[in-house]
Amino acid sequence: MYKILTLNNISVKGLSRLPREDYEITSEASHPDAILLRSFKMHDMDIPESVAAIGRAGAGVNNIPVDKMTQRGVPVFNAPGANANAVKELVLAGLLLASRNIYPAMKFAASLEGTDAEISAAVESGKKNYVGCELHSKTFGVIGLGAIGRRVANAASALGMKVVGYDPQISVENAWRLSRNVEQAINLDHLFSQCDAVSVHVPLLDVTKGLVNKSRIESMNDGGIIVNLARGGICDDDAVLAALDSGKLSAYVIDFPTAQLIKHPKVISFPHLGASTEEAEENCAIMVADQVREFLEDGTVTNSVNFPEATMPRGGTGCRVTIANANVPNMVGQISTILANAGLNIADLLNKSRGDLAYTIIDLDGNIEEASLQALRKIDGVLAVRHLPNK
Ligand SMILES: NC(=O)c1ccc[n+]([C@@H]2O[C@H](COP(=O)([O-])OP(=O)(O)OC[C@H]3O[C@@H](n4cnc5c(N)ncnc54)[C@H](O)[C@@H]3O)[C@@H](O)[C@H]2O)c1
Ligand SMILES: O=C(O)CC[C@@H](O)C(=O)O
Repeated sequence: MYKILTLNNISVKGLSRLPREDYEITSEASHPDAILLRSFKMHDMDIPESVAAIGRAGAGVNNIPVDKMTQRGVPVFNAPGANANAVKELVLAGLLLASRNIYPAMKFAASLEGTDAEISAAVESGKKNYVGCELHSKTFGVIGLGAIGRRVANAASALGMKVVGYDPQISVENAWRLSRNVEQAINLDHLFSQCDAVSVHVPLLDVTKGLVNKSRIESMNDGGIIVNLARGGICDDDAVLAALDSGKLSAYVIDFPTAQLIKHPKVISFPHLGASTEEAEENCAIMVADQVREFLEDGTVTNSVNFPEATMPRGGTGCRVTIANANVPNMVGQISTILANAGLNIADLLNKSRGDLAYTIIDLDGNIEEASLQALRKIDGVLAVRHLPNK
């Protein structure tokens, strides 16, 4: 029986991919085999040694100590693209809310009192305070053209915006799927200097902290809009607030409100709602539950942020052993020597690496004894060894 610890609400459709006869799913397990979570901040958590995998039902993994897990030989999985359409739609909503003053206008309309004739008169005289501007023909910068950014760029282009994108590490797949109307900015300064609105879609990393800063905002067209549904910290909030006060910016759309931001009348705050659609929650949960299950049962690695992709059909007449280790010479040699000394024949072997980490899947003709597993664990540089009996 595998124990799965959940740290957030995970869609039932995802959890149903883990059959109850083999999986116990609980929010309180003390020795879980795997953890499933969304935005729970794991950095200060004492992660049990029993944990063999972590599944993030979403895109961003800044709430997970990925490096620490890599050093323990534990893969962290996420759900790339599974919530991208939901975020794209909220970005468009944010742009429209900002450009058409929809929220204050709605508050005004809701505040009206009197007869129908009086309300109608107040509407016609009050609406001049909420005149907006159209998105069509405005220049829109999209930073990060990954699963979300490229969808946002394409959708904005379809609305008639002139779209400028920046992503020096764009994947081939996202480049293929990007509208040919999206122009490429040479660098971030080049992007900001031509834009009426900018939306960020990059992960929160040391290099992306404060990416939207004072000088870049100052170079934008007057009355600009910043949209940040990526992560708090990517924009320098002090610089954004100063620009809202001066009129340089007209609105800041943010999915990560802070005490400072929510007080400002030109800040449009959402409660981390980007991925909160039934569809996105289900997509993420299904994707990550399948990936964690395949890893627990077969050692297969799909969509890990710290492990190489690794898939090998089951072979051999015995069990499967998986080994995560430092990516240094002679590891496979030492592993096969231990198996040979135990009289075990290797039926199939897959060895993949990613940066400093290597991962090996070995199918054996025969079953491995605990003593040999211990010998594998003692090899200098081995981080994790798992024994997966034949199904
Ligand atoms: N508000 C929400 O609910 C919500 C939901 C999903 C994702 N997110 C956030 O959005 C981020 C992006 O999600 P995604 O699914 O598009 O991820 P993704 O990995 O598909 O795309 C990220 C893109 O950013 C690019 N990038 C990285 N550093 C960059 C830099 N310095 N300059 C320009 N481009 C850079 C990458 O090359 C990649 O193409 C996530 O990391 C997460 O923080 C928020
Ligand atoms: O789980 C959520 O609701 C948010 C997920 C989002 O922040 C992500 O990075 O995918």
